[in-house]
Amino acid sequence: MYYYLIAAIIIAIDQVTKWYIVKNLELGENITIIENFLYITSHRNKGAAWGILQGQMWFFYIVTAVVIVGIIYYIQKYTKENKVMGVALGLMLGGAIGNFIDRIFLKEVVDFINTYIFSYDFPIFNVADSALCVGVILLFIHMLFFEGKQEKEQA
Ligand SMILES: CCC[C@@H]1OC(=O)[C@@H](C)C[C@H](C)CCCCC(=O)CCC[C@@H](CC)/C=C/C=C(\COC)CC[C@@H](O)[C@@H](O)C[C@H](O)CNC1=O
Repeated sequence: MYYYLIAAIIIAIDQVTKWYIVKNLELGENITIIENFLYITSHRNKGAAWGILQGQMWFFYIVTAVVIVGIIYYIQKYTKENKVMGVALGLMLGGAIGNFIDRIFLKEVVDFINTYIFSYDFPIFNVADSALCVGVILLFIHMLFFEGKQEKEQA
């Protein structure tokens, strides 16, 4: 069950980075890492991705709780043989809990990774969001490729 260890590491990195940003940067303060590509900007988001549903904390608590329970159920049930699935779920679990902690204690999420992807000002995000996205992408790759392979083997 070391997938929970992956989640715990993500939560630790997420919370430490957020704590550092809150402690050392003014809101809106900007640090250039790579000109025109990567900045550290202290930002807060009371909503979800792209700032949707601002302030709807109860909705976020319920959805996040469902997401967390669902991931734990899948880890218990499906990751005996699927390592890729386990890593993906571990990443998503860590990300979901990381943002959950912010929403419970701060009533908003601390964001600081500000990238300009192909000069599009992508929404400012954090380590928890990155882990969630990597986990979601890994899960899709696993379902697309590995499921098909298993079916062929069983066929
Ligand atoms: C990553 C999910 C967002 C994360 O969901 C969570 O916490 C989960 C566990 C709980 C939510 C209440 C439920 C999911 C809502 C789904 C959603 O929103 C559509 C997602 C699309 C996604 C494809 C996977 C794109 C990516 C976006 C971004 C991430 O780019 C790396 C931009 C992040 C910035 O807007 C940043 O301000 C967000 C802020 O940090 C709060 N974060 C959240 O709400």
